Formats: sequence, C-alpha cells, structure tokens
Amino acid sequence: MEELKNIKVALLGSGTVGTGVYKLIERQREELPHKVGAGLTVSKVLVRDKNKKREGIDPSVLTDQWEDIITDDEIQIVVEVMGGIEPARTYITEALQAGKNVVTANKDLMAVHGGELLDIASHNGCDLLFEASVAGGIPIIRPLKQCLAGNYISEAMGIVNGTTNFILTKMTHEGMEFDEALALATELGYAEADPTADIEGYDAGRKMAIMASIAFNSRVTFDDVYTEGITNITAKDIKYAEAMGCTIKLLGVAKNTESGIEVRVHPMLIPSDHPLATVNDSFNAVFVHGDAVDDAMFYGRGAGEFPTASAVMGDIIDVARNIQFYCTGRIHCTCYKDLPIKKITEIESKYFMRLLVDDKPGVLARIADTLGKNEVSIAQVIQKNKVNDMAELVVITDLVLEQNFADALVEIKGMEHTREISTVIRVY
Ligand SMILES: NC(=O)C1=CN([C@@H]2O[C@H](COP(=O)(O)OP(=O)(O)OC[C@H]3O[C@@H](n4cnc5c(N)ncnc54)[C@H](OP(=O)(O)O)[C@@H]3O)[C@@H](O)[C@H]2O)C=CC1
Ligand SMILES: N[C@@H](CC=O)C(=O)O
Repeated sequence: MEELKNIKVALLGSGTVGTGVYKLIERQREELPHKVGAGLTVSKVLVRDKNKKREGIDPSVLTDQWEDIITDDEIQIVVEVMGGIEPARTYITEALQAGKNVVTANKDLMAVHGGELLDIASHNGCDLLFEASVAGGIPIIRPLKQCLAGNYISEAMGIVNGTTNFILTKMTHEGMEFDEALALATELGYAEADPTADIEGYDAGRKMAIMASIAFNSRVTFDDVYTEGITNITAKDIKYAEAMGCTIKLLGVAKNTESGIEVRVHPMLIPSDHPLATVNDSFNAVFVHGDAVDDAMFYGRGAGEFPTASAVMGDIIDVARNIQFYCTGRIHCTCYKDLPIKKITEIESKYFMRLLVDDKPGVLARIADTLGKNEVSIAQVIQKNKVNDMAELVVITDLVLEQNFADALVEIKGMEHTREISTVIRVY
C-alpha cells in the first residue's frame, strides 16, 4: 500500500487565530487524509516570544527565527496569522518566491499590498488564499471569486467588524458602557492587537477594500475607502434611534455605479425590522447583489478563535488539495478593470443630526434656512429636550449630496446660537 503523503505547514503567529488553526489541524487529524488525500502537520510555529506559555501547542515546534521556516524545503504551506504590514509582507513575499503556498488572515496587508502579492504568487505558481481576511468565519471571498463569478456585481454591503458590532449590541441591549464592551471584545479575542483599527472603522474599511476589489474586478485599496468609526456614538443617540424605530450599526457599503465605485464605512441608523438590525454580537452579515443571482446574504461569526480558524483551515485544505493535484497558482488576481473611485463628497446620504442650540425664537428657522441654502432638504425635525438653558434639536434630512451637507454643517457650527453639534449619523 502506498504511504500517505504528509504536507508540512508552518504557522507565523500563535495568538488567537494561530492557536485556533493549530487546534483545528489536530482536531481534524483523522479526517484530513480523506478530505485532502494527505495528512497535514504543523512542523514550525513562528512567534516573538518562545517562552510565553501556549496552551495546546507542542513547544518543540516553536521558533523565533524566520530563517528556520524559509530555509526548510519540506514546508509547503505558510500560514501568516501575525497581523500588520511588516514583517508579514516580507515573509509572505519570500515564502512565495521560495515556491511555498501562503494562507493569510491579514486584511491590513491584503487591503494595501494584495495586488502586488497576488502577482508574486502567480509568477511563482503558488496559491495565496485569504478567506479569513474578510468577515472572519463567513465564506465571502471564495463565493465572490468563484461561485458568483458569472455575475456582474453591483453592490456588496453589510456588517464586517465583529468588535464594533459586539460593542453596539452591548450598548443597545444591555446599556453597557463603551469601554466595558470594548474590554470584553478584547478578552474574547475579537479585537485587533490595536483596537483603534476596529473602533475607528479602519478594520472594516480594509475588509471593504478587499471585498470591493473582488466584487467589482477593479483594485480598491484602503486609502480609497472613506471611514468613520463608532467612538462618537452615545447612549443618547441609541435612545433617539430606538424612538425612531431604528438601530445603529457600523456598515460597510460598496457600490459599482455608472459614475464609479463608492466604498465607505460609517455608522448608520437602520430600521429595526431590517435584517441587518438583527445581526448582533460578533456576528457579521454581507449582502451581495448580482445581475444573475439577484440578492444573496452571508451570515456568521465575524471574529474569534475558531470562526476565524475555520476560514483559514478551509484555505489550507484547498491549498493541500491543489498540491495533491499539482495545480497550485491557478487562482489569479481578478482585478482586470481600472474603474474610477468616487470621493465621499460625491455620494448622496440621508442624515440624522443632533445639536444643542440657544433656546431662543428664530434659531430653528435660521438652521432650516442654512440647510436650505445649501440644498439640504429637511425630512423631519424633532425638538426633543430642554438641556439646561438650551434646546436639543434633532434634524433628519432627505437624501442630499455629502458635500452640500458638509458645507451646511460648517455654517451651522459657526452660527452664534449653536452651542454644540453633538452627533451626525447617516440614515439608511
Ligand atoms: N482575532 C480575530 O478574530 C481575527 C483576526 N484576523 C487577523 O488574523 C491575524 C492574527 O490575529 P490574532 O490572532 O487575533 O492576533 P494576536 O495578536 O492574538 O496574535 C499574533 C501572533 O503573531 C505573533 N507575532 C506578531 N508579530 C510577530 C513577529 N514580528 N514575529 C513573530 N511573531 C509575531 C505573536 O507572537 P507572540 O505570541 O510571541 O506575541 C502572536 O502569536 C491578524 O492579521 C488579524 O487581523 C482575521 C480575522 C479575525
Ligand atoms: N477585529 C476584527 C477581527 C476579525 O476580522 C473584528 O472585530 O471583526
């Protein structure tokens, strides 16, 4: 009987995701020969600190030297789960140039250098797969690249960051403070090494750049994405949203329009009966519209040890199958168009604006006049509370050009009776 082949894998990183991948390979040990036609063994794990206690990981495979991996000809798959741009970019480049296949969960890197790395992979006949880089455990990259490849995709939008969705859920349903919810998300392994990336919308922006590039077959990098986070959202905004029958979510929106691609991430008030309003905790959801498939929705855990490891593991198994059939490097970069990308100021949105003004006759009229002069039409005004000697106003606009709203906002801010623009949130 022919001896079963054993494919050697190196992990770069054994934090939340790396540990999950290591454990899944162990858990699947008996199944893998049937699924892949070969066994998989993690023969090396690169870390910064070899002396750190790592539960479930065989200490003999740990190394803090990249050279141990890049010079090991038996390693055929390198799994990058360290995060950040450098040294991840250099290690992935060197691995591909050495003929090793790469799986990565690194959205920071793929959102900026994805095109260049995919070209290096193609040039060297290697696989470079990155399913876990968007929406954690949800299959979305493979569906876009493969299952939906027969479509002209016009829209991909949804909730693509687990940490912020967890925080907003806790603030909305349990009245938890922002900082407490963020600490819990970090403890659960959802947040990035620097959680600023989550709460300021950068992580979601990176995922939208990757997803838009694949959906629209045209390269979009992180710099092209307008991002706003959730740090300005207060318990009061959540209450106002509830009173309006809405929920606040951090949404990523990518559209392929006749005048160019729009890609943005910002908080949004969405009707509480909208399917995205019921996506809670670390769950993510992505809607895709294609000319043939019509609407499709993808839902699942967007972060965390095993959900993310599940996506990485799917890629590893795919690569291992390709190795078995001598067909690595068959999935190329699919950005063959060069579509223009619209600026945020060229996009139309509806707005919710909460502000504090002097409680004097004529103030509301002046604000309405300023909005009108800037072609911002008002859909609704709620004069809610008296706060000390001031009036708190909430204005909802119709669909307006972002530039016009921004101009009106500058004028309103400068008006003598405006005390504070408390919050500005877009409305679905
Ligand atoms: N956590 C999640 O839910 C998700 C994460 N991702 C992505 O997966 C990647 C990993 O995330 P996560 O596991 O949470 O991160 P962690 O911070 O938990 O783990 C990072 C690991 O990488 C190692 N590492 C970092 N820099 C170096 C370096 N220069 N040399 C050697 N080893 C290094 C660390 O070593 P040491 O242990 O010694 O410090 C650690 O083991 C990131 O790209 C992240 O964006 C993607 C989807 C979901
Ligand atoms: N920090 C990210 C992890 C997965 O990508 C998130 O919270 O979604």
